[in-house]
Amino acid sequence: MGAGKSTIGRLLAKELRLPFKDSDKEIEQRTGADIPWIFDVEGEQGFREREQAVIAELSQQDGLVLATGGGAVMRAENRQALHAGGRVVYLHTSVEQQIDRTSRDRNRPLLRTANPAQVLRDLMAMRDPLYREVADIVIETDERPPRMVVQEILSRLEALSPR
Ligand SMILES: Nc1ncnc2c1ncn2[C@@H]1O[C@H](COP(=O)(O)OP(=O)(O)O)[C@@H](O)[C@H]1O
Ligand SMILES: O=C(O)C1=C[C@@H](OP(=O)(O)O)[C@@H](O)[C@H](O)C1
Ligand SMILES: [Mg+2]
Repeated sequence: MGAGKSTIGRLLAKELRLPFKDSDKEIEQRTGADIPWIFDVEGEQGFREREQAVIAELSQQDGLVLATGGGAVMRAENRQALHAGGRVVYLHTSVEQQIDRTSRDRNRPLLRTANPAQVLRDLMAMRDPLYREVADIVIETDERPPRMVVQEILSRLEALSPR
């Protein structure tokens, strides 16, 4: 959360002249409800089922940039679908930057707690090894504006040998 997946995914898609999809936005469009509302009504489990279905579908489509939510990596099915579907970029961000970048909006239900910094630290400890497992490329986003991150992704993608 706050790594810049939604922001950078959109910019990257523009550079690559490809369509952009964001699994959170896709879930919101399909349900007509926002993410916090889905968490309230269906619980995190319900949200995760919807997320898995969207990722399974979109990761099979050719020629698009897909941003997932930060928790998608927790399910092995999602990791497999993403790995099989294309190149995976992990936008690495320090917890300090995550705190800063997520402090302004309230649309992340997991951070609507008394101590969001502790939640982000705990999630990072659990998730970082999984992001690294699934990623073809790891990009550092701290102290780098989105446009610079996009340029680095483009050059790192070019340097990858074809699968
Ligand atoms: N590299 C960056 N440097 C500074 N701010 C950023 C960067 N990437 C994203 N942001 C800002 O952080 C906030 C969260 O970004 P977002 O794209 O929603 O992250 P994610 O989808 O990974 O949760 C947004 O306000 C965005 O403008
Ligand atoms: O990390 C997570 O578990 C989540 C991240 C969110 O997306 P972003 O990573 O785009 O903020 C969104 O999918 C949901 O609030 C859960
Ligand atoms: Mg996002």
